Amino acid sequence: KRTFKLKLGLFGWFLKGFLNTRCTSRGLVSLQRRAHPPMVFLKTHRTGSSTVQNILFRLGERESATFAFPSHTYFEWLFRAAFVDELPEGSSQFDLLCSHMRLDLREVRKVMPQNAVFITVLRDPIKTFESVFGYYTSTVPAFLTAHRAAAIEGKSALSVFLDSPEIFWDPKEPRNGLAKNPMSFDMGFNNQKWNGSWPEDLAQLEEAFHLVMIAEHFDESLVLLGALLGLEHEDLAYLRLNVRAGNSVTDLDENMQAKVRSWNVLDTLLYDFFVQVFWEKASQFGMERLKAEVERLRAFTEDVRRKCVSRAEVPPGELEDLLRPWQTETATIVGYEVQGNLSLQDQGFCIRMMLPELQYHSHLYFKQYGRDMRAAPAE
Ligand SMILES: Nc1ncnc2c1ncn2[C@@H]1O[C@H](COP(=O)(O)OS(=O)(=O)O)[C@@H](OP(=O)(O)O)[C@H]1O
Repeated sequence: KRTFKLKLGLFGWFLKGFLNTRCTSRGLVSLQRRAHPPMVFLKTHRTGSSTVQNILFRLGERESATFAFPSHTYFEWLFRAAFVDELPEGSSQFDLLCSHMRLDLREVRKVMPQNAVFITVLRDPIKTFESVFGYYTSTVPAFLTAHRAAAIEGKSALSVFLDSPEIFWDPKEPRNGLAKNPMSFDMGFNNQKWNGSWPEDLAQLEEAFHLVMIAEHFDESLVLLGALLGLEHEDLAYLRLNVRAGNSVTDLDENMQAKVRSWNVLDTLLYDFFVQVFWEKASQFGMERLKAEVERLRAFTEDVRRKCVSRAEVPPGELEDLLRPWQTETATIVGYEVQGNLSLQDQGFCIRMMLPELQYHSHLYFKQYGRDMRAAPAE
């Protein structure tokens, strides 16, 4: 994914031309002053984070926000302020950081303004792990070894891994970061085993984050996000991005689910804790009000989808380069086809909503720096 990000820079000019339309369907002038506080979105792995990121990319682009782009998002490393490219000329601060990173709060605070709002998203740990395993099978050594063993035995890679994960998992191998408790890993915690600092780490995280979205309550999360940032339904309308095709998903029976849960017990604690925090925030907002807002958001989003999408769940081979999501060796990621009869302005809006992460990132980077992404320093 990293290497592809760099290569994608070559498409910069192409994307610039294609997306040289306004990013709202309301016809707002693109060089609008920012109306929202600076924001950090910790992009966790396989949790629906690309969908949230797309909402923030659109918002930031519309408001001419200055993005903090970590020049290399080696997910095995804790975030460092030095990873972020320099402030572009004419900007006095970064407004948005919404990339994958392994969180180090102190380092993030060196880059982002004091008043930055912190957001992230968590997903049911069983679904997250199944998705992380299926998507990263060939890049996480522990998964790859299990995958090879399973091929010999003619079994499912995930079930072979779950039967005896410790055989495949070398905790000293840095590329195994996502192999156990991947969400805790993204949060910068010790994800390998419980230690005494966990409750304190969790409390610190709760204090730092203004909102931890929950993928299972995605629309409710968006309503709370909208209230936090003063966003309209148009800002929050979305398409589910980075979705695996049905045949790339492994069904887990109860036995396998229990094994996933026990292998990822820290993620379960993390998730359960923030689900509770989420419902506390929801009840402060008002449950009836939340329900009504969710219904309105869903109705609005449905209209936008009808207007923008001519075909959903499109296999990668049938998508043009601009709209084809990044594929991995073991997972097929489906995408969208845009309606054909749209005005130029609506086309700009709709394409942005279905634009995969890497293409959108490349477009924004080029727009901000007038050049392609810099190559990561040699490892
Ligand atoms: N709105 C919403 N609600 C719930 N779930 C959603 C949503 N949008 C995307 N998804 C699912 O999230 C998975 C992709 O997550 P990410 O985009 O975070 O993946 S990545 O780490 O950036 O590759 C991927 O999960 P799997 O399909 O199970 O792999 C998506 O289907």
